Order: sequence, then C-alpha cells, then structure tokens
Amino acid sequence: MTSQTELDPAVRAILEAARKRSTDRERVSVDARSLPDALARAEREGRVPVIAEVKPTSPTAEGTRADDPVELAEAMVAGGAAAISVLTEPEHFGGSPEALRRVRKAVDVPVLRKDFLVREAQLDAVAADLLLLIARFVDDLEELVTAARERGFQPLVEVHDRDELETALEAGAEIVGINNRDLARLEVDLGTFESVAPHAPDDVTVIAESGVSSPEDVRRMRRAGADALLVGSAIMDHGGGSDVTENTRRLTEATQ
Ligand SMILES: O=C(O)c1ccccc1NCC(=O)[C@H](O)[C@H](O)COP(=O)(O)O
Repeated sequence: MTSQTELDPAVRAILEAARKRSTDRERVSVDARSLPDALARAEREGRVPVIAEVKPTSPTAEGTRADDPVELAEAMVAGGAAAISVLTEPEHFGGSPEALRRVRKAVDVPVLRKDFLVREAQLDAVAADLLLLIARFVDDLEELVTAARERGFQPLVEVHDRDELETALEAGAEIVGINNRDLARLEVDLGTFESVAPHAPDDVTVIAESGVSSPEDVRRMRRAGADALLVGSAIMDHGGGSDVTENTRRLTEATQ
C-alpha cells in the first residue's frame, strides 16, 4: 500500500473517512448480473461498452449535480451504457449505499459499487453486481477478492501501474480497471492505460478508467485494448448540467 504521505490531501481525507465508516451490517449475498455478458451484448449491438458513472461530485469536479440518481442511471442506459457505476462514498463524492440500492432496482444492467473499501465488513453496506477494490489501498488484496466472491460480487480490481497489475493478478483478479488518474496526485494521463494494458493477459477483462472525455479518447483507449471504459465526469458534466443521455451516446457511438 502507498504511504499516506505520498497521497494528495483530498485522497488522504477520503481514506481517513473510509477507515472510520461504521460497518455493522449483516453479510450480503448477491446474485450478480454478469459484466462480461453485458459488455459482449453491447459489442454485438454495435455499442462501445461504457460503464457510466453516477458521481454527484468529486474532489476534482467543477460542481455538484443533485439530480436523482435513478433518473441519471436510466438516462445513461438510454444512451447505451452497458453497465452503471454508482459512487457510494458520501463525504467527498455525494454518494450513498441507498442511491446504489435504488439504481440497481431500477435498471437491468450490472451495477458497480464505487467506494474506497479497506476492510471486509465494509463489503456488506449494500448489494451490487460488481465491487471496486483499489489495489493501492488494500493491505491483503487476495483476502478481499475472496471475501467479495464469497458474497457473490464480481470484484473489479483497480490498478495504476505494472506492479499493481501483478498484485491484482496474483490476487486472482479477472476484471481489472486501469486508472488513468494517479490517486497520489490526481493527475490524469491516458498514456497510463496505454502503457499498462499490454501486460494484462488476454483472458482478463480490462477497463480504462478516468479521463475519457471525447469520442477520440474512446477510440484511443479501444485501440490500446480496452474491453470497456469507465466514464464519470464527461457524462455527468458537473459544471454544465448538460443532457446525460446525449453525453453517454456520444461515447457509446464512438465506434470508428
Ligand atoms: O474523480 C475524482 O476527482 C477522484 C478524486 C480522488 C479519488 C478518486 C477520484 N475518482 C475516482 C474515479 O476513479 C473516477 O470516478 C472514475 O474513474 C471516473 O473518472 P472520470 O471519468 O474522470 O470522472
């Protein structure tokens, strides 16, 4: 795990809040909707597989979108999203487990729980199809990957460099997100995905995360081997409040 002192202060605060969050919930058991199946369906139907993110705000966002999460998720699916990601972190991203529960009830595509999870009991806050585990922030990744699978979740392990990719693979990850945002400094560089993705085995589902804002970015990440793209800010348009369905469609239609 990266030393706390190397992290951007916003990320340090996010992690401190995550460690304090209470976790006395019953163990969840999930009958998960398959992400690989949803991505394959999008491909068959001629859509770029996009995981669209319900992210009310973030430390780098230009504002907050207070729209109902269910309306946002439905608008994203109408724009062709293959899956939905929902932030459940309350203090820095304006999310909640309740928002995810409502979204998962309303849509029929897989739903990813996006949060900063550091111990097993935190997995039980809400049922989701996929669970994000950030390699950099987890002490025993294999233990959490196993704990996630025991509950029925598909773990999506997030990495930022080759060493973290190796750690993720050793922990048994089958779905890997390569984050273009360096969580130590919050800088975004699409070259991160391009340099790390070629080292992932072919049978691993590889997702390009963060910083994808235009059809050209989509094509660039697809050329570099992305099986899917995780997009938040460009779809949410926190500063402008533009149409979420159109923002999603612009990316899902960026096939050539
Ligand atoms: O998005 C942020 O500002 C952020 C700040 C600190 C830690 C994590 C952060 N984002 C988490 C994510 O990984 C993104 O929400 C996700 O990949 C979508 O990224 P984007 O399309 O660039 O909004």
